[in-house]
Amino acid sequence: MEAYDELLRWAQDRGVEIHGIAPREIPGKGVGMVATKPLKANERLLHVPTSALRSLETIRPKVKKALPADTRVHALLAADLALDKPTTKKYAPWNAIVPSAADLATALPLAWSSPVLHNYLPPPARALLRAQQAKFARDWAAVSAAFPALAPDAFRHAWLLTNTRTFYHETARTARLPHDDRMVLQPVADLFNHAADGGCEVAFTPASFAITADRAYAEGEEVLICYGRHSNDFLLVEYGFVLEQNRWDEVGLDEAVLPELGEEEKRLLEEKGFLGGYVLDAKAVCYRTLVALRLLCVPRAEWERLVAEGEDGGEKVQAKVDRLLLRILCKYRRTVEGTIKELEGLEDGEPCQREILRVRWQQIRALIDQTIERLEY
Ligand SMILES: C[S@@+](CC[C@H](N)C(=O)[O-])C[C@H]1O[C@@H](n2cnc3c(N)ncnc32)[C@H](O)[C@@H]1O
Repeated sequence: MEAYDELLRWAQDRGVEIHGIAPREIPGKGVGMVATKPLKANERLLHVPTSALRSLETIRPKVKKALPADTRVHALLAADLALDKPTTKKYAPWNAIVPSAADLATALPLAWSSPVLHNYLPPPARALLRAQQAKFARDWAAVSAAFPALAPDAFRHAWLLTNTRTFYHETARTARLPHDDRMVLQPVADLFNHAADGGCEVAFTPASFAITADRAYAEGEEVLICYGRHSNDFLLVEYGFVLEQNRWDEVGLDEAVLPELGEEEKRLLEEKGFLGGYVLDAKAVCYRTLVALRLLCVPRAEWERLVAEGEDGGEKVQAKVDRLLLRILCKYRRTVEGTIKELEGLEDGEPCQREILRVRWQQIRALIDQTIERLEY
């Protein structure tokens, strides 16, 4: 962990304050932050002055000037990172500890060498990946036009580092940017891993960032923050991992529900703003799914009234909807089961990539099973 000691010294020289925590290897998560002494709730663990952030303000002028004015901050940060020459590396201690290009290419679907595996991502993850690919292609087009000698893999590495290690930060200047482009890199704060539940408080002002203990921690316990209320499909595409327990997890149901709808039903749902985006979580199916299924259970005029008045139609309609949902879920479960079987026989990609997909589909199956059990009860 010598490189990490060097990173902490370098950060402290730049005004970063670190109390009672230190980086340690965490099985299955790379490195994370661990309490080095018993910590009390509300104890300040990390304080990072804005001057120690890597942001729009720190991008070298020659990088900024070479790129079009509307280039996204994500692309600017990535270009600045990728063009950082070994001899002039201001950020050498940070560069020494971040995941390698090979590590990121293994973990993150965008960089998986076998596109066959992309077909095995659950549909919501596939949609997220398509959006990510479009952003990456746009950023790379701008950067490669300005810096033709830059290797695509070097840019992709820097782009993925930026994607997985930035924090939201709003200043007078970034407030003018689109919400998801108000990003900064925080060497040291980027060592905290993610928790779906709880996690330390992360607060910022234009002058600094602070991370504060949300509760007491025992010495040696990992200290986490929450990256956001993300489903496992989101975590997989954006960060390259899935959580075993994730209260924000959900299963996309478009693949199960849309084939049940005729063209006229789809048109009606589209007209009312309820076509697609159907999900199931650990507790229930979403309101959008119920609206779509009600259309298959009641006459059209009655359905229109229910939608207009935000009503559920009472117990009788609910019982019909439940029966229909049960049939749809049992059918979709067989599709999920088939996907898991196919994955088990597949040889494309790397074993760990096939494994994370298999685990993800098993989680989906478990959430579907929970609902089936509830509906059958
Ligand atoms: C901001 S970095 C956190 C530090 C990182 N673990 C490291 O070794 O540098 C985010 C990355 O950490 C890993 N990570 C974060 N939280 C995790 C978790 N709960 N389980 C597994 N991996 C996690 C993922 O690889 C993610 O892309």
